[in-house]
Amino acid sequence: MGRAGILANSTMVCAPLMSRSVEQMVIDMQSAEAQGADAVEVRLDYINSFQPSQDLETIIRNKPLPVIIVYRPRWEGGQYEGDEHTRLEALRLAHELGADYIDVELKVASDLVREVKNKHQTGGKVIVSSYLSGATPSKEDLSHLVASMQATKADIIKVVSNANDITELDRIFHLLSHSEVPAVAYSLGERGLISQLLCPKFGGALVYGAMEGNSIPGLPTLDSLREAYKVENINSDTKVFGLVSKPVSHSKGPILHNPAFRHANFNGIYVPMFVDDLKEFFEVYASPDFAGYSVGFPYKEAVVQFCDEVHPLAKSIGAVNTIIRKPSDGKLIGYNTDCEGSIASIEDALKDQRYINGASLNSPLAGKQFVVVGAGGAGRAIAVGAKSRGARVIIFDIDLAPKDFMREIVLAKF
Ligand SMILES: O=C1C[C@@](O)(C(=O)O)C[C@@H](O)[C@@H]1O
Repeated sequence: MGRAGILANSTMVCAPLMSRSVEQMVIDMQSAEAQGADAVEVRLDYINSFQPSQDLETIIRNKPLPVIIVYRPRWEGGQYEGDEHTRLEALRLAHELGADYIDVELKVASDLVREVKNKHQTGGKVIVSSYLSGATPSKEDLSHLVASMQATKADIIKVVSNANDITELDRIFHLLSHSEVPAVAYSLGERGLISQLLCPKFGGALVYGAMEGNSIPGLPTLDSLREAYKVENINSDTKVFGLVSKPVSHSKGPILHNPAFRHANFNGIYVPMFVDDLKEFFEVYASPDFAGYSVGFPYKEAVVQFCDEVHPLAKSIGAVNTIIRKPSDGKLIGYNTDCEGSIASIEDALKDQRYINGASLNSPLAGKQFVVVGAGGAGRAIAVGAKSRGARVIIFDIDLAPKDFMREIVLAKF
């Protein structure tokens, strides 16, 4: 269920609904509430044979939550193909009937916003939106766009882009934290995900979450926003931690680390970060807000050069999977936890074999033949750990160039 108690932020979690009939829309609004939405976005352009006066009346009468009415035309990425007059009339009517918000595209906004505000004092608000077909514009271009949106007298402005790179999202965070009116801004796609998850940190008015069984490409689910990330707890002081990887969506990290932060009463969030270029990434996200990272495939070795200091074990392995930003000076310190983490769990699983012929050995791995398949960042760490426990290590890989850490390790090519 939605939110209760003292809230850390004023961001609403909103479920976009693309139901095909008004009856289904009413059912979906109820489900969205049950799944933790604070508001629903009703996409009129998806409803078959939409009858404005009758259908809007039904939707607004049955809404269990604040409702945002959207009637998106083809020219802005929606489904509506009819004439503009009919479309705008439906939005006017929605406002008049008491919709909490109507969402109007920037290109047609100025007259409509003025008109509905002068005509009906319903308390309903107007969102002026702009869908950018490509990447996120520069900070300057975005601020011009924001200025033109604010000039329409919108109550809320909304900008959506398609990020080609995670570093673009920094401009979205800048927009959210500098806008003079409440703003919604995010980027779609896997590279855009953190713009949605971190929106409450930067003061965004809405974050969108897809309902169960209704997955929308590039949107987190309502369940993940509420259960894994608990976005209602995020505020401007929340420290951001992320998994730097490519791809990244496979990781169980968010469902492991976020509950652990909460358990320790730590104000942090752990998010997947789809990174294409390590150098640019570390240059752009250099503020103390970005407090640390896990590093996954394929960057565990390449990331070493971006650390200001590297722990001796990580150095000897040649791979870093954990980075902490030192609060005192912002320096990035690289560690390798794959080595001890994996070896300790293997030892734990073998612990009954610690006693061979009554003799106690330091590690159940001592003297064992230990086979590692793959000499990437994780493989290296495990090989070094097994060797340190006295195992006889053999590494198989398709591409084996002997490296320092491999001394005394048998190498074999597939
Ligand atoms: O190997 C793994 C798994 C991981 O890459 C992940 O996908 O969550 C995170 C890394 O820190 C860790 O070393």
